[in-house]
Amino acid sequence: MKFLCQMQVTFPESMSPEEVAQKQAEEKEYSQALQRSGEFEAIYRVVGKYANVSIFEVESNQRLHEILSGFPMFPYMSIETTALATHPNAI
Ligand SMILES: O=C(O)C[C@H]1C=CC(=O)O1
Repeated sequence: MKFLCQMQVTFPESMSPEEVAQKQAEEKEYSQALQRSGEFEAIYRVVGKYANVSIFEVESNQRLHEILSGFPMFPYMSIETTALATHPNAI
């Protein structure tokens, strides 16, 4: 099952630069492990925003929820998820 996820990150102003840097390092490790596993197919930065557009290939809605809620930055992200199907005109 393929999904498009749009994630917007907002850290609280009370977080120190060191705490933000720590979260970003944890996020990178978690994210890259998923990309290596094949479940996280692509991630793009949205120009001009602390946001991304990502593509996941997972076995179930439950698995996608596990992945998303496992992101170290999950408490600071707003996520919109769209289920994708093959387009009949795709070549
Ligand atoms: O857009 C971000 O920086 C947050 C984030 C979510 C997954 C990932 O690798 O980074």
